[in-house]
Amino acid sequence: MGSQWSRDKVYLRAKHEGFRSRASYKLIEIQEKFAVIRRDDNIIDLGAAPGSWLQVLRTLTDGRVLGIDLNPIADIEGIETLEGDLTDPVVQKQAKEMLGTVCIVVCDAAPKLSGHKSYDQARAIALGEEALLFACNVLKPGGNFVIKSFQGADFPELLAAIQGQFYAVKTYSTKATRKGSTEIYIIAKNFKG
Ligand SMILES: C[S@@+](CC[C@H](N)C(=O)[O-])C[C@H]1O[C@@H](n2cnc3c(N)ncnc32)[C@H](O)[C@@H]1O
Repeated sequence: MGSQWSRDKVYLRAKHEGFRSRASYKLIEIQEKFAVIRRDDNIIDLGAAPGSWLQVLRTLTDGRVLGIDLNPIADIEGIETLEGDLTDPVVQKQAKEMLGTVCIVVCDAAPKLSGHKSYDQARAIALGEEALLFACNVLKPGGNFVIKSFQGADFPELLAAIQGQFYAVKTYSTKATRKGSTEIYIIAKNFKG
């Protein structure tokens, strides 16, 4: 009951502060701890709907910010959006045509859950691998990548793949993550290119 109460409090705080979802606090926390984003960075946000990370990103950089999602994202001033699948090469090409190479890719994408834990975890890792390919395709050398993942059987493989592409990689469970969740963020800095 205690955790339900605190979940509701976080949700209400997000609404009160004008964020579209509680996910906003996860990105704020990651930025405070790891200083991933700099003032002039151009940024691509994968799996960006409904848009609370985009709202936070708009306050963190004066650069261009592009949000991509399967679902439409309601307008946010100063934010560009693309409706499509991050695994689709056409979408990746469009994103590159719009912004060129960028300094930051963030990814909070998650597939729809089926309820079968190991199947869902495998799909989430597969999506993470696709997001890594996307990031490697659009990042400048020295760029940073933040991605949500889920701990489980295939997680070490994804982590190792990211470690192969970036000089500094850490994992972090945010305080805003629900208790008991396997959700974990990978903070990858300094893309080898
Ligand atoms: C947890 S939500 C993201 C919340 C977002 N960070 C925010 O702050 O509003 C996960 C999103 O990933 C998106 N998604 C899942 N698979 C995707 C894919 N293949 N391509 C693009 N978006 C995807 C879903 O549509 C969903 O909107």
